[in-house]
Parts: sequence; structure tokens; C-alpha cells
Amino acid sequence: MSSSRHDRKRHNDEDRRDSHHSKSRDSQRSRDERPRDSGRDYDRDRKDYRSRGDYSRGTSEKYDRSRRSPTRYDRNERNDRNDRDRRRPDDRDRGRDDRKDKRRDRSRTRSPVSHKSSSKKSESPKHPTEDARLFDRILDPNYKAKSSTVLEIQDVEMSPVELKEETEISTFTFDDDCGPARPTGVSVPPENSEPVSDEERPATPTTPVTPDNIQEDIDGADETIADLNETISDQEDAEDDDSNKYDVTPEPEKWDELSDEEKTLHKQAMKRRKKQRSDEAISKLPVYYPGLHGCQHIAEYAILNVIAEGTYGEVFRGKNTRTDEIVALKRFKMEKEKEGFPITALREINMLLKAGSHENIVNVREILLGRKETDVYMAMEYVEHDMKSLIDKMKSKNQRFRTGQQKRLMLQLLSGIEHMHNLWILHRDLKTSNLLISHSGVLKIADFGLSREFGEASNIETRMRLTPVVVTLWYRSIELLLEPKTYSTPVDMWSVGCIMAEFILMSPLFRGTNEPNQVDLIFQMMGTPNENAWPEIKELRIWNTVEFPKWKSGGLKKLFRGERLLNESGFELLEGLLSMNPRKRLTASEALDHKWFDEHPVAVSCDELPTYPAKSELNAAPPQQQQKKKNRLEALLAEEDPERAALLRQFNVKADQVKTSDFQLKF
Ligand SMILES: Nc1ncnc2c1ncn2[C@@H]1O[C@H](COP(=O)(O)OP(=O)(O)OP(=O)(O)O)[C@@H](O)[C@H]1O
Repeated sequence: MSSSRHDRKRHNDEDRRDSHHSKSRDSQRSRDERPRDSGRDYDRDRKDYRSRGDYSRGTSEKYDRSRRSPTRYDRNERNDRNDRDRRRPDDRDRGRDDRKDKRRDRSRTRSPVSHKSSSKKSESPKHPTEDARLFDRILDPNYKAKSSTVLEIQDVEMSPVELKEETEISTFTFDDDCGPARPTGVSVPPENSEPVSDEERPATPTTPVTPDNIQEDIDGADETIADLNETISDQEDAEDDDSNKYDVTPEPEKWDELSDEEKTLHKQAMKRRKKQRSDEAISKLPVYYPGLHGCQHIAEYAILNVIAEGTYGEVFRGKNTRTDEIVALKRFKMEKEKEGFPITALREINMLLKAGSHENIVNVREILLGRKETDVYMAMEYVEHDMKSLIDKMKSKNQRFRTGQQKRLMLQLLSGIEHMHNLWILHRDLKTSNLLISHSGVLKIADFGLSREFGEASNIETRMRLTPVVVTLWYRSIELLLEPKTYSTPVDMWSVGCIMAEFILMSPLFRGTNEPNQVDLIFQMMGTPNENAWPEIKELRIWNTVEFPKWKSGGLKKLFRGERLLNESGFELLEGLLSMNPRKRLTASEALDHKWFDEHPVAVSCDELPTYPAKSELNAAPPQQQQKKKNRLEALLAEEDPERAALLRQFNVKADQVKTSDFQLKF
């Protein structure tokens, strides 16, 4: 097929699927996209392919039958990738300096992946009850109703990471694992400095001042003064050091004599000082320790708008009334829970608290309680876009990521995954809609609702309880589709391969309509695997009972090399991530070291990644307008009572949060 014909066909297919998929930002998200619904999907899917008369019908029916007649397992369980994880190619170009540093850092952290290499291979015991349970799941028409409970029970596992001692937790401070994060840019006092007594600590505005009575009638305020209003007492700031002339803001009458460049430099200096003052004021607020005082109330946040409604919760955009920080608030759905707090929510909170300190993983700020005891919210850092929406937006404008942009996205994704896997966390639901990206181009992995910790390979008993029904269908690895007894980090790496292909194609690589169809699509593209190249495939239930047609490999190469979408080394990386044999699949660390990242064009900086106005921010007031209004109010306040204005700034209380007529600070 010629490339243009190929393109057309591909795009037609994509469009059909896209129209089906376009409601994906909310609760109407395609059912095929939801691993959690797979019980229901599976029933529906079986109907679908029974009605089809093509080749895949034969395969699908066999596939289906195989699920009804599970064979018993008594082979070795060896899902660990011990030997391969240890090896590092000697001849690899070691890359740029910063990546070398990263490798050094990584080698200091003991990776569970390399850790696994010391584990002994063990014989797997027989598990008739496991099989029976799976058998029940397939045959029971009411399984969906019970599935969540069943899956949760299957999934319970002890953490391989030690918990902290209670005594350690009682002494935490800023930046401890369990303490609040120090605002950036605030200097840490030397260890031997005198502690600040309660009397010396500046008073905190206990009641957030509401913007009820904002004085609107201020249009006559002098614009020049308004532009300068942020500079009040800047002179005081600069008294100690007059070496830099931008440390002192000129008098209003001298302002007009300045050149445009000087004005810009002055404004930048003002901004810096303002940020510093704000950070200092926030750092002086009494620290709130959830461990000691319990969770805060949701009333501490003003809800700005709804961002999305997912399977397990609604997500809002909110503002912390103490610090003005904009956050995403995820409200966990508890309505259907009969057995207390949902385990998926507990897992998500637990995993994010563990892993969220990494730049490429969404960071949790705190857990909040709502009005009812069943209202539980998680406050996370707010990230403006998700990758799926960004890709859709770009696609609608006929745009693609440049190679340097693809590399930056992949480096960030792999770096977050490497961190997670080093902490023994499997994500199990990686897909573009669960990757967030900020206005400044920082990619963050989100939605840890299906994540869980995994154990060492030696602990086969525990690992066997992992449910195979995880990961959204299009991103689900081939071993998961063929029903393994146990699996590990390679399932996430397969999803990473699918995501890399999506960054290049601007649409998902394998768009199966059901599980058998997904397997068909993968085999057609990658070639049907054989037992020489992947000996352990014999241990997968579906492989043992279905006779798959023998597809030749080469489809992936034809698509990416034939169409020149990737160069040779880029294709090598993609192929390594999509290796059929999970033992041969690249780990996150190996992928990060791949030579593709060292070749020209190198990864662009984050701020060179594309951004669009986020849907989630659309009903926020335009920032410029807000800023002007605030400037005028601050100018008025400063004129009326400079002392109070200075205090206001110290406590980061914005002028538009106070009543200008009867403003009182509490001491
Ligand atoms: N920190 C955040 N900042 C901004 N938006 C976010 C954030 N976290 C989540 N969202 C938005 O909310 C949507 C749903 O969030 P999330 O995926 O965590 O919920 P879920 O109930 O697990 O959804 P799903 O149905 O995809 O499993 C995301 O696709 C994203 O658009």
C-alpha cells in the first residue's frame, strides 16, 4: 500500500474512532478505555465478535473458549528479569553530562529491579482456587456487580517498603517525608539559630478575608501610581544595599524619564522582591501538621470550577485561602462503598505520598475532609493539561511533536516511571489521559488509582495474587492479555512503548475493540511470537489453548521506518519498549540511557513544548484584568495607610481580599 493510501486509511480509521472517543474528558469516557469496567466490557465484547464473520472471529472464539477452560499451572514462575536487569551494554554511548549525573544518582538508590536479581527462582505451587476464581469470573453473569470487591480482595498485599517508626514521624519538620513542603525560594535558617518564640512569630490572619465588598469605584486611580504600587517600601528593602540601582524603585515623577529597558528591568526587580516577600510571609505562618491536628476542612479551599469527573472521583480546581495556591481537588466517590473507605483511594493516596516528591509525578498537598464524614478530598498540585487533550488539540490543527519535543516528553515520562519502579510501585494504568502537562511543559504522571506495590520475585505467593484485569485495553501489555499468573514492571513499560508511538503518530497505536481483537492487532503489527524467542509464553493460559495465526513481524518497522517517523535508533528504542517477551523489554533505566536521546536533534527544554489554554481554566477571570484591578486597590490602600499595606503584603493578603473602607488587621 502506498504511503498516502496508508495515511488516508489510517486517518479514516482514526476519525471513526475519534468520534466515538471525543467525550473522553468526563464520565462519558469510552468504555474500552476503562480497565475497571472490563468485566462488563468482556461480556459485551464476546457478543461483538460472535456476530462477526471474519478471521478474527475464529481466533476470538478460541480465545474465549480458552478462558472458559483454564488449564492448571505447575510450571516455574519466573517473571523476574534478573539477569537482564543486571546487564548494561558496555559499548553504549554514555550520553551528556547531566544524564551521567542522573545515572550516578540512580546507582545510589537501590532499585528493586536490580534488587530482584539476587532473588532465587522458585517453583510455583499449584493454585486450583486461583483458577476456580477466574473461572467463576468468566462464567458468572453477575460478576460485574461483585467484581470490584473480588478484585480488591485479590489485590491485597503487604508493602515491601518499611513503614516509618512513630517516633520518627513525631519529629518531622519542613521537607520531611511527612511534613509540609517548604515554599520554594525561602532560605532555611541555620541549624543552630535561635528558635522563634510564639510571641515573636507574626500574627496570622485567622479568618480569610472574603472579597465580598471589593470597592469597584476606583477607576479614577492614577495609572502611573498603579503601575508602581507594588514598590511600596521597596526603598526600605534596598537601604542596606544600593549597589544595584534596580533595588530601588524610582520616584513616580522620575519614572517617565526612564528608558523602556530600564522600566522593564525595574519591573522585573519588583516582581522578584514581591515573590520573596510573599514566600517569607508564607514561611512564617504557623505550620499545619495533619499528623498532629488531623485533616483540614475543605472550607480552607475555595472551589473555582469542575475539571473532570473520572471513574473514581470528581476533580475540581480550587484555591487555598491561606496561601492562594491553586490546586486540583479530587473528591473520592464514596456513595457506592459499603465497606468503608475505598481501597483504590487509599492506594492512590498512599502511592502518591510515597512517590509524589518527584518532579514528573503529581504531588499531593494534603487530604481534606468535607461536610459529611464520607466526603474526602485529595489536594494535588494543579497541572493545566492532560496529554490526551493536548494531542487531540494538536491533531485538530494538523500539528505533530517535533523530534526534540518527543524526546523531552519521553525523558520526563521515563524519569517518573524509573522513580516509581525504584520505589516498588507499579502504576498499572499508564495512558495519555493520565499524563498531565503544565503550562511550562513539565510532564507529570497522575491517577494512581490502580497502582500497587509489588514484591520480590522470590515471594511468588504474594505476586500471584495480582489481578490480570488492569491497564486500559489499548495500553495493556501482551502478557496481560494472554493472562499471566504474575507480572511486574514490564507491564508499565509496554504502556510507555504505546505512549511513545502515540507521541509520534498523534493517535493510539493499538486500538482494539475487545481483548481478542487487541491481541490480533498486536500480533499483526509485531508478528506472532514463538516459543523460541519467548519460552515463558507457554505458561500463559490463553497461549496454551488458542491456536493463533502466524503473522510475520515487520509491521511496526514498516510503519515507523517506512514512513520515516523515527530514525534507526529511535525505532530501536520503540521496539525495545514493545518487546513481546517481557524479559527482553527495556526497563525505564535502560530506556533513559538509550542513544536516541544523545543524537541530534536533542531534547528541547520543557518550555519549548506546546501549550494551549487549558479547558479547566476557561471560566477563570483573565489574569491581566485581575492584576490591574488589584494594582489599583493596592495603590489606594498604600495611600490611605502605608503601614497596613505593608502588613498586608507581609501576610500575603491581597488587596482585593479586604474591604478598603473598614479594613482591620487582628493582632
Ligand atoms: N493534579 C491535577 N491537575 C489538573 N487536572 C487533574 C489533576 N488530576 C486529575 N486531573 C484531571 O481530572 C481527570 C480525572 O482524574 P483521575 O484520572 O485522577 O480520576 P479517575 O477517577 O481515576 O479517572 P479515570 O476515569 O481516568 O480513571 C484527569 O484526566 C485530569 O484531566
